[in-house]
Amino acid sequence: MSSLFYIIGKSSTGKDTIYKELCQKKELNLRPLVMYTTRPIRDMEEEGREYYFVDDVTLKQLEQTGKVIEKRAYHTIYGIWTYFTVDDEHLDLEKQDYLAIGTLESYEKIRDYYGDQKVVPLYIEVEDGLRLERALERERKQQPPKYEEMCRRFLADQADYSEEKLKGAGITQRYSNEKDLMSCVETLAAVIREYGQK
Ligand SMILES: Nc1ncnc2c1ncn2[C@@H]1O[C@H](COP(=O)(O)OP(=O)(O)OP(=O)(O)O)[C@@H](O)[C@H]1O
Repeated sequence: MSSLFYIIGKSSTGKDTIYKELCQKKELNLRPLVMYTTRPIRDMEEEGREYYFVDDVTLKQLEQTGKVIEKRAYHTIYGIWTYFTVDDEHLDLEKQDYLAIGTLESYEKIRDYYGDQKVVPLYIEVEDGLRLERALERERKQQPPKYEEMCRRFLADQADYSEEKLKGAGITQRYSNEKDLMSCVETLAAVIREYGQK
């Protein structure tokens, strides 16, 4: 049975990094489910790799065609950034495993859309102090660094991923990315292989 493996976790827990590593493991045969966003592209990002970067007009057009499965808007200091998943026919969950990154809220919507037999949450966790250090280190490399937005996200995460919300979403399994990246990646790869044998 094929699955959609859905990576979630607070900001700077390593979701993007883990996603790229898992995609590179050819034997896992995971196809990326690329979400859409209206936020500006960051240095080092590529159109269609991390996200499809679109404007608000395109989002509205997609919504009018009924193709938006879930969307989430963030009120940032730069304006509203919307992240959303589109039923754009790249997705055939009968034949193929997929890997995606999203939020707890988008996970619940996608799980409700495709069913909990099909959607497997991979919740990544890093201790807050270490996570903030990693976020700051990453932000310093951006031109220009957006420290206010980084802080806003850090605080918003505490509410978005409260213990109550995790419980409500049925998240029971947690995967730590506090130590070396590859041990976390290997743990997740083992989980994915196990599902492939079901
Ligand atoms: N195991 C690890 N050890 C040290 N640094 C790590 C580890 N995993 C990821 N990082 C670093 O932490 C930073 C945050 O990682 P990444 O951008 O992948 O997080 P993210 O969860 O996708 O963040 P966001 O949700 O904010 O986009 C990056 O600079 C990345 O290189």
